[in-house]
Amino acid sequence: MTKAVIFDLDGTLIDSAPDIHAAANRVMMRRGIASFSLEEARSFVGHGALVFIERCLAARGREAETALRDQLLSDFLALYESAVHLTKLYPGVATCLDTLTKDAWPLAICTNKPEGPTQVVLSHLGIQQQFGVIIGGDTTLKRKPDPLPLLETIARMKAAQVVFVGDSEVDAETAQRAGVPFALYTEGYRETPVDRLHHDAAFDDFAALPEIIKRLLT
Ligand SMILES: O=C(O)COP(=O)(O)O
Ligand SMILES: [Mg+2]
Repeated sequence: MTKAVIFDLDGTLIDSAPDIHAAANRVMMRRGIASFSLEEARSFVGHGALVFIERCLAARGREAETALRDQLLSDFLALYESAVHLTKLYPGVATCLDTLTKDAWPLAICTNKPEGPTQVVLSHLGIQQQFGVIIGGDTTLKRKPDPLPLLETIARMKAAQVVFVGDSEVDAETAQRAGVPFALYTEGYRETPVDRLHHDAAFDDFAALPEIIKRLLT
């Protein structure tokens, strides 16, 4: 019976908000829209690129402008694959992934980031080969918190039992709706207090994750 580990990406394995922020401000500036702070941009991440742009526009009171939204989205997506230079792995991630791989856990990614930029940033950080399956926000017909992308990840891994590791409200809901145990990384982009968010385990240091996975997958 195959047991596997599935990771969210933004705010879980990588701190990508600085790149998303910089790319967003470049496209906003071109259209004469006032720029965003890093904290604002980070708070808009989680539901994929379209919702990110919609949230930017809503923050400027321009959510009704759908043609502008479409232009901004297409400008943003054009920059997204090269937006990797400010992105870093969270502390302990590389060692943790090596440990899990050494322990023969199959690993996968289930993110709302589009698949193209996901592949590019994983390869830029040298960890792409660790993941047998990579599902992005545009890989299936739905995005998290719909359970479909997580269930598709599980199906492609042919896994009987998995743990999902994520940082956000979206991930907690996705895990719950898919009926999958959830490990919450508390140092990502979450806004809800930890005790108000569904989780089976919580951790703030990746050194703790291999033991948590063993416990949740017995
Ligand atoms: O790109 C996003 O909006 C969120 O990506 P995540 O699912 O990896 O957190
Ligand atoms: Mg995330």
